[in-house]
Amino acid sequence: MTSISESRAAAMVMSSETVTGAESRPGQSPVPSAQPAAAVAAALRPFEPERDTASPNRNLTPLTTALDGEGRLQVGGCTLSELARTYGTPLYVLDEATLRATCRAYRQALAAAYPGPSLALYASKANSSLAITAIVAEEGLGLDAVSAGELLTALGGGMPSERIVLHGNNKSREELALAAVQGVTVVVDNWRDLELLAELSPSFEQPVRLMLRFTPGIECHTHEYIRTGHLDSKFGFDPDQLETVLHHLLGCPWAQLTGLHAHIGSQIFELQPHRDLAGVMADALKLARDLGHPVTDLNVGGGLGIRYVASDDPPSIEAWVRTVAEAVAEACRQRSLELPRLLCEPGRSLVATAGVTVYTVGSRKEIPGMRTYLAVDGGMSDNPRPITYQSLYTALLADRPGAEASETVTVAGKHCESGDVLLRDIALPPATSGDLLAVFATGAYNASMASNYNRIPRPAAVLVHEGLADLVQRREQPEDLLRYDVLPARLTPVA
Ligand SMILES: Cc1ncc(COP(=O)(O)O)c(C=O)c1O
Ligand SMILES: N[C@@H](CCCC[NH3+])C(=O)O
Repeated sequence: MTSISESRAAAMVMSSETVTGAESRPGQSPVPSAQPAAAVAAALRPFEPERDTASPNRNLTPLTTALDGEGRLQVGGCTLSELARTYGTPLYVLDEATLRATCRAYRQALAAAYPGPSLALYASKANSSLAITAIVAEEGLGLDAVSAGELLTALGGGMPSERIVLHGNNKSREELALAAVQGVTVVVDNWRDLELLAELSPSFEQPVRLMLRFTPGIECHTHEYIRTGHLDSKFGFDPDQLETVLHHLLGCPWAQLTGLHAHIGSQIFELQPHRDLAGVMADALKLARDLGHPVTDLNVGGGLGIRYVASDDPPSIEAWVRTVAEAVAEACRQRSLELPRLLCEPGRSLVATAGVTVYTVGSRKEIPGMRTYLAVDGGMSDNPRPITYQSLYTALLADRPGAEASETVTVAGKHCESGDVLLRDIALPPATSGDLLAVFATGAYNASMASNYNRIPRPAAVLVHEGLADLVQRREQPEDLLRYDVLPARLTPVA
């Protein structure tokens, strides 16, 4: 867990910063335009020992995190408690500057480290929305979708179809038809994909672009639920089948094999597995080209980890990209292969740190000699990661980040589930009903994995930038949850 006493010290320094006001809109605070960046960075240092503006994934908080004139937490120039007042809680807050900075970090690192063409594709499973798509598209990235829903969101958000790939280990006929009609590249995961595509092929106006996904047989250290590169995985062709599939595709005139894909897992801090992957993929590339497939793309997946708690120390985007790029270039050189276009698919490292969730504290239960529970107005339905992967998070009181963190509390959600705990045994200032809690690094795999467990509506999401806040996802209402229920006439209560 983060040392809150350290963050408190930082907060105290930051609260003395002067905040000069530009115009404000309802629910927003003045833009802290005169806040000296160096002073803020210095003030944050104890909280974020290695604050890294070039690689947001190495920080706990969004790049624009600051304190307003009253010592309250601000992100994107907006005071979190003001946002909570305007939009309610739980509230997902997404910092545009941090998201754009990560997009640029990937692009710049690829351009600097890889001698051939390259493209980073945003793995939209991390957080799929029209607004995020629009930003990512504008920043020149592509996108990885895994369902018709993510694909439609990508297209609706303005992502050019030639920069989209469709993944999935059990794609439906409809999903494949949509991809083909839209000119999206299909990442073939298994024989069923090929059967369905062959059935659909008479309707294709031109050959559909395909990538072939295989399991590279590479293990990495991350939670077993988010490992995908090992042989016992549901994703992709077994490497032993690769040659057979490649032969098969030579007889499919409706298909144009453009690339190969592998992904080893998520929230990975090691670089060596990515280095090893390059060799395995270069072998596959050689095999494909030797068989006559003019494969141009090598897609190495995503997986770079982020800092959730102070003790996490992930590699920078630059280091990850350089490792991958150099390993691919070297593996190709050793095999005398012309350089492919290098694709990667970052999800978490692109969007997680940009996100903060704001909750309102409700009930408080003190069990003498045991534990104090603070319950918030969300929980496992808006952030299922702690209950699913025992993930750790960092939190501060939104309006009193500088107060003395004199209590150890466990932050629980409001669901009927004992395991619905968001943060266990964290140090916080004494908090009571009505206080606002900001949980950091929730931009990835929170909104996108949210559920309606206990029929709790999903939170709203706002995009913040330079003092402006835009609603990008409306809050679900309890009535919305009844929209798909059907009460058969024979069960309808008689009035
Ligand atoms: C195929 C594929 N690509 C990309 C990603 C994104 O991974 P991450 O969010 O760890 O960057 C995933 C998720 O693990 C994935 O399954
Ligand atoms: N959902 C996982 C990551 C899985 C990535 C998709 N293959 C998480 O929250 O960490």
